[in-house]
Amino acid sequence: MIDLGKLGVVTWVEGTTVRFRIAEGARVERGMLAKVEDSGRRFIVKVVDFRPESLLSAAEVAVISSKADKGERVNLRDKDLRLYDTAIGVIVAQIDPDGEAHGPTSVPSIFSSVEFLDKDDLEKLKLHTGDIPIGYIRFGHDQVDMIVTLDGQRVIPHHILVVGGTGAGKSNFGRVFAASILDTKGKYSLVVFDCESEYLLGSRPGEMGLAHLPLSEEYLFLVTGRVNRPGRLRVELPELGEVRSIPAYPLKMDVGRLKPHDFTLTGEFSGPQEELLWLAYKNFGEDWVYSLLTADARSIYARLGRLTAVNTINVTKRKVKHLVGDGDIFCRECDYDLASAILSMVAKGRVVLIETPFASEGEEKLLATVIAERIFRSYEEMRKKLPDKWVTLPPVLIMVEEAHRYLSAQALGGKGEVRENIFSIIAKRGRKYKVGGLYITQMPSELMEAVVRQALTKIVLSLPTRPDYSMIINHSPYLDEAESEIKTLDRGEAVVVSQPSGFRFAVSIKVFPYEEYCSRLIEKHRASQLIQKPVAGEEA
Ligand SMILES: Nc1ncnc2c1ncn2[C@@H]1O[C@H](COP(=O)(O)OP(=O)(O)OP(=O)(O)O)[C@@H](O)[C@H]1O
Repeated sequence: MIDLGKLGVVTWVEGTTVRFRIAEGARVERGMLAKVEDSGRRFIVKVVDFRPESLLSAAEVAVISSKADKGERVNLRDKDLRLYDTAIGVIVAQIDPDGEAHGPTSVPSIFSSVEFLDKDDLEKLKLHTGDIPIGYIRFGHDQVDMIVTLDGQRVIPHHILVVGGTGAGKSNFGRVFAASILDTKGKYSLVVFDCESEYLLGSRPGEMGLAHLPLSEEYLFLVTGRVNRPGRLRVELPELGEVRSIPAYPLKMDVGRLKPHDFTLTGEFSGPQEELLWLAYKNFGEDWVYSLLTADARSIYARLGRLTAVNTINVTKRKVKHLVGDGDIFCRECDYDLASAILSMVAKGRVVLIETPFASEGEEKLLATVIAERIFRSYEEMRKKLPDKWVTLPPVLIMVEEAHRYLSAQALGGKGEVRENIFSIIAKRGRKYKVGGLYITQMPSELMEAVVRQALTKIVLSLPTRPDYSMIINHSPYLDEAESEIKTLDRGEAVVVSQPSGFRFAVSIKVFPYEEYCSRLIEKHRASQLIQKPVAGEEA
């Protein structure tokens, strides 16, 4: 928690950089916020680094360090005048006497006093006024009792990028974010592809998932191999002594419902291969995928009027087989219209959780493409043809884990022909239609620069490697000074930039640990139920 008191004295100001001498005994942490008061103006300063100030000669340093090494007592004359610590900070905001916070337009005088930031000042920065809570403000490694939120309406269409090394807390963030969206009760939609099956119940015994939230009975839509027909899945939660009944749909999609663009938008096919897909679709009717897969290349060649090279047919068959898999998900004559079912739930503001623990890489890619394409196209058409109806649709965010698999230069065709896929299209054009991407990756250096730039909200968890953090720093505002902090983040700690949420600087946060956050939401729900239910004996 914040101690009230003095942190130091300003010794230098240049541009928006402030250097201050750290007061004796004061604890200053990288990433913490402090305030400098000067002539009625209040400057908010974010500490980004440290530098010792030494007026000792080289000979004095040699003598003193040698003594210290031998464990001898070191008595330094006028120590506080000749050797002290300074902190380097960036002025991130200025609060006028009327209490309004804005970007800095002036600087504090030298020798102004630097002090702890109290809760009142923190509130003026309006980091807590959005509707999607994600964590607490953090000073160094200490969390402060003040929540940080994103503004969903503006953040979602402008995409979110979540980056972090192995074990940095990406999945925990994903669950927290999904829980916050669920808690908006239909204001926004989110589509999650969960290849590890860790969102519904957590990944280990003792963890919690979305099923633990009572609102999951109404606002979660589960697509899963755990059910055989559309209905509800009964989930027992012994740790809560409760049972949930969650809307569920089988993880099945009739292959006859697929169209050539479902394949081409995976970005896997060359121009001639795309032409073949369309030709097959026109000639073979609803059974076109099955015909492509089962007929031999020579007979397809003949049936398609010898318009496509046999080699192209063979390669295309192989790629289609890779994407469609062995029929577990993309089944023949099973009549499941998964994409339509999901679209109708997205239009109602649901969190759609698609569990794919046993899907192959190809099946996962095709499934994600079909669903993202259907949502994007439907939102786009709605905006163009029925704008009054489009206005009522909830903004939707499509979560893509391992985003570098879809959005790297390599995935988009390498140095040759650019092959757009549905996610690169959403990254470029989704904003207009309220369709955003939530891109999660541990390898941001692989992403296309444009994708990093266009994601206006970034959650930067611990990222140890230089190419990765450089990519983020180079393409985001406010992160120029954040390198040292990003390198020293612990798990669950993050630096957040979000212009759409009104943040004017890189905010240091501690993401809620999911289990703690989930328990809080459960308590909140129980309390709201108690208020709604009349007490026994009272008139309804
Ligand atoms: N905000 C947090 N507070 C406390 N613990 C956390 C937080 N975030 C993550 N952890 C813990 O850190 C560990 C790794 O978290 P998580 O699985 O979310 O990381 P990840 O980045 O998704 O890892 P991977 O790259 O292996 O998928 C987990 O044990 C989790 O409980």
